[in-house]
Amino acid sequence: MYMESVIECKNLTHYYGKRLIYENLSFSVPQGRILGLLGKNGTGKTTTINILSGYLRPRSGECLVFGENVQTMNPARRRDIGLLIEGHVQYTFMNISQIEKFYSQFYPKWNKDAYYELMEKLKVAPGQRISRMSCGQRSQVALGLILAQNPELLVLDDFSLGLDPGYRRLFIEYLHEYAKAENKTVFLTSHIIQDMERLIDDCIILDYGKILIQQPVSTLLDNLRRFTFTVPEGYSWQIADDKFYHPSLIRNHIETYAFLKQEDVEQELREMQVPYTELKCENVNLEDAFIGLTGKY
Ligand SMILES: Nc1ncnc2c1ncn2[C@@H]1O[C@H](COP(=O)(O)OP(=O)(O)OP(=O)(O)O)[C@@H](O)[C@H]1O
Repeated sequence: MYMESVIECKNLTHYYGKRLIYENLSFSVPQGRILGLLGKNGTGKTTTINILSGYLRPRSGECLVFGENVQTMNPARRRDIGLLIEGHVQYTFMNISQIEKFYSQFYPKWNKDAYYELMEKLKVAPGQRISRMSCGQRSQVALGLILAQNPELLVLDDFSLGLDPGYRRLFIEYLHEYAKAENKTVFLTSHIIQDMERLIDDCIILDYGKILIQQPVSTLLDNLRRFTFTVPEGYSWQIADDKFYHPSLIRNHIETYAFLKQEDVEQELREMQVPYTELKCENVNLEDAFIGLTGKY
């Protein structure tokens, strides 16, 4: 059985035309885990989601879902993948109950209650067409339909698009409870990293062309720290050391991130003969970690 990894991508390389997006990307997602794919604009998150949904064929490498190649997966098995592409709902001429009835025919494990529980929280009249709903309300309908589909794997691209903070929080709590209680596997992207921090077990941080890091969020936050220190006016820090991520100098203050303890940083600075004072070490949240590892721009 496939049970170890629900998703397994091996050596994915993708180009659009001649433009390389990434090379030899490999990762796996174990059953029951919630994994967030984080990356700046244009690093290839949607591309990865399209590959692992079977919509896009990578230039090379393969992607297995439930142990089967997604490109050749049979449609009955594909029903176990719940896919949300940027809050998109089709058939917007239908209302909430019409669309529920429509989709229920395609999915044998359909769970109408999961859908209506979420819909009850939407402030819309039962007969209102989806085309007349706000963008955030439509996203909620799309999310509700995916929960009702009751798939083993949920793939959510930019799931928070258009949702206000209240609905986002509601959805995150709802999804977290649901995924853990039902042992679902979730692969998602969002630019709202505070949401990710509340929801995900593991993260992949994608940089242009490659994966920077894949690890449990708790491991990342236990080990990555922000360091700030003061240097003499006019001092310029040339570091030839890849232990320090994105050092930035503003006036005479340096800020950098490293997977090191304070004493190790002190030793590194002494070895590099940096005339530092006022070294400060801080723990970070996921947003700081993301910015620290990928840089501010
Ligand atoms: N169909 C396409 N043809 C050509 N280039 C494309 C196509 N789709 C995406 N790209 C390019 O590939 C790169 C990765 O795009 P992708 O949409 O996967 O990024 P993303 O990480 O999801 O970005 P964002 O955070 O902005 O949603 C971008 O530079 C984009 O311009």
